[in-house]
Amino acid sequence: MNVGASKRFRSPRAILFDLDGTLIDSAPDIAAAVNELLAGRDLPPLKVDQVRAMIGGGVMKLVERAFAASGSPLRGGALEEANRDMAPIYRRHLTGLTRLMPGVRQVLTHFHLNGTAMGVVTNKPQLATREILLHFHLTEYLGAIVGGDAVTKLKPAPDALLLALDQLQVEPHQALMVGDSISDVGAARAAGMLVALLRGGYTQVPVEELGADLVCDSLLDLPSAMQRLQAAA
Ligand SMILES: O=C(O)COP(=O)(O)O
Ligand SMILES: [Mg+2]
Repeated sequence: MNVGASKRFRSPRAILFDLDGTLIDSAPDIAAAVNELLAGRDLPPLKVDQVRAMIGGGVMKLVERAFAASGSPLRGGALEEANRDMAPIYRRHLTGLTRLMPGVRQVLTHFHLNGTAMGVVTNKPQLATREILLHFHLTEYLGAIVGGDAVTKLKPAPDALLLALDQLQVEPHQALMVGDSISDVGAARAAGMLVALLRGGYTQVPVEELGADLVCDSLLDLPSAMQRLQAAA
């Protein structure tokens, strides 16, 4: 990282968090929904580990990847129909098996107390996102919640990040994106934001190889890692 970027870590005015694989471990619920969708078409279930690797590109991508992995790839109208069928199924699997990632409440409280504005920016649909965040009592920390259907282009496009920053009234160069995948890095770069990635999320490519400004073992390490960068700047 260059010195300019280190200095910008000194006190980001806002932090935007990705959801799946960053704040929550939702793969078991998403796999349950995918398997219900596949079962409805007489297709065999996928393993949670397989489904975990399909998360991060939005629901349509997930459905496309799931049918391809089950040996019955879908395209065009058939894919759109399966995507439509997925919506009510997914709404029944939002929180039953989903857990917060380690340290979420502690770290959000830390940033809340030091006056950092926070938002969530995810490729998951808006209503599902809000319901999950309400379930875990996280909405009180968040000044912006932007789901994939709130904008025309999903991450790695910058649209959702810029909308969230607009709602928080913070400029991109004063803000940090925290995520788990290549979509988060691409979106942050396109928005002009710094980006930190967490290990242990949903990514096919090791996070060290994605060109983030900072890589942490978990969310719990983020505040101290940011302080170390500030000290070095
Ligand atoms: O792909 C999704 O639906 C959501 O994934 P994200 O929260 O990591 O953006
Ligand atoms: Mg993610």
